[in-house]
Amino acid sequence: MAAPGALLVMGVSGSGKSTVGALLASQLGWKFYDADDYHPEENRMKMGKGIPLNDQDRIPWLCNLHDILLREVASGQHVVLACSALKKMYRDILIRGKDGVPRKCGEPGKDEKLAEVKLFVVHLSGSFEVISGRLLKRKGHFMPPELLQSQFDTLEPPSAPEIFIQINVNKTLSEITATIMKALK
Ligand SMILES: Nc1ncnc2c1ncn2[C@@H]1O[C@H](COP(=O)(O)OP(=O)(O)O)[C@@H](O)[C@H]1O
Ligand SMILES: O=C(O)[C@H](O)[C@@H](O)[C@H](O)[C@H](O)COP(=O)(O)O
Repeated sequence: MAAPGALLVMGVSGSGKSTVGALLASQLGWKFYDADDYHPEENRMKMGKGIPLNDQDRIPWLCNLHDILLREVASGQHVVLACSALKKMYRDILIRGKDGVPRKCGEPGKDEKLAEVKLFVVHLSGSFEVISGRLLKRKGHFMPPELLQSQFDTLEPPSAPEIFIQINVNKTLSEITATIMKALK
């Protein structure tokens, strides 16, 4: 396939988004964004206390990420974004902004002619057992493993007409990145 403007690596917490996303971006020579770095302090504190985020918490965060993607893609920059993007609606916001209207989320009415982001989705999927095992071993991260069940409950795996591939997290990192590189050709 022709290279998309942006490649989203999505999945529940601990599925490997940050690890795979960073590796892939360096292999492709694309810019890497980790959506975790863009959570407002309130969201981090909420998750840190073991409370799952809701739509209201996530929408402004996703809008900000949409604006970043649009700006990068409009300037010709290819981007890898690691982001949970658990629901179809969240991925739609990354592509089109909040109301499905191709404009800047924070500035209604401005830049209305901007195109939507062409997004290729990589879903890292795996069993609760494998992923919780990895989260329990991961150190120094604000996301508590207890929130994993709510992530699975919220997850809406991508489906047509979304442009996506799904890869099992049981594969090695090099198998995962090789599969993605092949899909991009
Ligand atoms: N394919 C893989 N095989 C083995 N370990 C992995 C794999 N992908 C990620 N990990 C490990 O699992 C943990 C969670 O990965 P991470 O990238 O932080 O996930 P996420 O960003 O989705 O929360 C990390 O300790 C990482 O090193
Ligand atoms: O939408 C959400 O609930 C959060 O984005 C969540 O899915 C994300 O996973 C956290 O930011 C923790 O970060 P890790 O995914 O790196 O564990």
